[in-house]
Amino acid sequence: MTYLIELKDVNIDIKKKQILKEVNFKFEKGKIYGLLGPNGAGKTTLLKSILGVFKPTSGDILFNGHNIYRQPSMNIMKEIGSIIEFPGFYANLTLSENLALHMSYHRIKYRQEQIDKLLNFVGLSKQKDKLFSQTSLGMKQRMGIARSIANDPQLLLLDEPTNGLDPQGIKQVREMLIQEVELNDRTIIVSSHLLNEINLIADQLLFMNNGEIILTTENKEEMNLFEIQIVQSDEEKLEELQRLSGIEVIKSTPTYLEIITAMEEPELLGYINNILQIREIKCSNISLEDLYLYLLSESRSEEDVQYAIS
Ligand SMILES: Nc1ncnc2c1ncn2[C@@H]1O[C@H](COP(=O)(O)OP(=O)(O)OP(=O)(O)O)[C@@H](O)[C@H]1O
Repeated sequence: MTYLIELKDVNIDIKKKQILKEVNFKFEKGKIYGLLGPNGAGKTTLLKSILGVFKPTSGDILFNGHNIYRQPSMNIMKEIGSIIEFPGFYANLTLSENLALHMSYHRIKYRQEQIDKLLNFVGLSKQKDKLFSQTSLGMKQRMGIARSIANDPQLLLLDEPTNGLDPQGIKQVREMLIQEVELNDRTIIVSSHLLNEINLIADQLLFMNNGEIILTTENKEEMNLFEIQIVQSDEEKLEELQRLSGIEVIKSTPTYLEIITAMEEPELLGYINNILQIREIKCSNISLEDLYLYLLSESRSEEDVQYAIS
């Protein structure tokens, strides 16, 4: 299977500081991915690395199988629309003129009808002749979305696109993004601090902290947390366990494991009984929100959420 985007062992250092650490992930076409994490987790840096702004210090980023830094191509960049940091527009041009300028600048052939259609899609038809400087924050965000899809890209990278919007605006953006995937088969990677908001649209969630993806999950409601006492194990076996899909090892010592999964106990045991000898297993439900807080909790040392044997 060719993935739209593949991140392979991506590390990014900026000014001698490690900002992204060993990031590995494959993004499929036609899905919405939610990137979650606190301030400074590395979400924007991850989006910028896919956009071609931050070259990995080591590792590779592939777009449709092409390495975007080793085989750079304008054609790849044309396939990516983005809102990263505040979208810049010309204050003294109207919304319609701003989009026309964007199209010309990117050598996109267009007719006024297309601009009208874009403005209509983001709910700005009535404001099309307003100067950009005279629009509200919500309107500016919508203009960002209009511009990001103007060149009909395969991939949208959106950094907190609902920042500053009221609840109605947030709902509208949500609906627009779902429509973009359903009607135009785009892939969207959207970052946010807000689990509940992103949970409403994302097919898959990526939790980040300290430059690492600490958990990925498709399940959008409750997960099972397994606390497992094991007969003394070794690093190799635990690595094998971590490679199983649908299982996240969130804590491990040679005799104890914590695993998060959507699987029920018999299914999980079917996988891990082949690898480890279990003494005792306990299961409890955990909401994604509690899991997120648990992983980010300052009371837990970073080593606790590392995947290696301590
Ligand atoms: N150009 C840069 N120069 C130096 N440090 C940077 C630069 N860009 C990002 N960083 C640092 O990288 C880390 C990750 O920042 P990033 O913006 O990716 O986090 P984030 O998860 O998007 O945070 P937020 O939710 O606050 O937007 C932070 O510690 C930040 O200070």
